[in-house]
Amino acid sequence: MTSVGRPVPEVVVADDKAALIDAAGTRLVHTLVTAQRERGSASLVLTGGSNGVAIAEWLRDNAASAADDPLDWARLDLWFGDERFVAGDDDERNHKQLSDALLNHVPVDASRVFVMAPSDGEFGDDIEAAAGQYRQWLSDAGHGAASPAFDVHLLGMGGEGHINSLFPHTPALAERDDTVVSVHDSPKPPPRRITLTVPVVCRSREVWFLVAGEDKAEAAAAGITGGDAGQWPCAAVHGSEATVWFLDSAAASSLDPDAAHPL
Ligand SMILES: O=C1O[C@H](COP(=O)(O)O)[C@@H](O)[C@H](O)[C@H]1O
Repeated sequence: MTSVGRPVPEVVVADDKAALIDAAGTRLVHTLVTAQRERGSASLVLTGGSNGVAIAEWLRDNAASAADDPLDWARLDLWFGDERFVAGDDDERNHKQLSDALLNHVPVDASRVFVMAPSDGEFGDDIEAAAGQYRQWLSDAGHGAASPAFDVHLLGMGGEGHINSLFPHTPALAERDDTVVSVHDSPKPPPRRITLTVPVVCRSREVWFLVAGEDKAEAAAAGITGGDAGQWPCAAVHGSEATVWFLDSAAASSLDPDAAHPL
């Protein structure tokens, strides 16, 4: 732990993306099973993007055999780090992609899956009302705080360092009071999104980055070494107990070799 309460990041380097997902998936099941044993239930924030979908598929295929105790899907709260504000059946929806990859295949308790409303949902095209519902759910689950202390918050990352829908030099990234905000002009399409904010991510016990590819190496190095948080959103967040970077060797290529622990 550093002097400002930010854990020193743990860096795990795998040969390739498949090994990265296997390492993160195995550890994720152990972490969630341990949380269920110690606290009765577990909470996980899912992420979209290539690696978010890949680990969801891994959980679908391997969660039953990855730990001595099975993961109890019915005692798992599932949240989303961000969502694209488009129609519910749009392929761009993180919820649709993660349902296809995981949620439609395992016995989750639907009342414990917290989905950000789509643009044709109960609030129609009112993105602020959709964000407001999520803000309320986070508060309800926060036991007096504005949001829960998630057991694990998964994060994918863009090549410019964005996480969730928090992009460099944007008001959403700078937000420190609100828990959920709408984004109207995302640099990466689609433009309208809903996202958890930095303080919510940082209340998580553990924050895990899943990053593959050489195009993300510079951002990964900036995040791990504490780069400017306005320019590199990944550098703005950490867990309260642990921050873990799962990288493939290409994404680790800009790191000092001493900072990385090969699998
Ligand atoms: O737009 C988004 O991108 C990030 C990273 O996606 P990737 O495809 O480059 O891995 C993702 O984590 C986020 O949820 C998503 O909305």
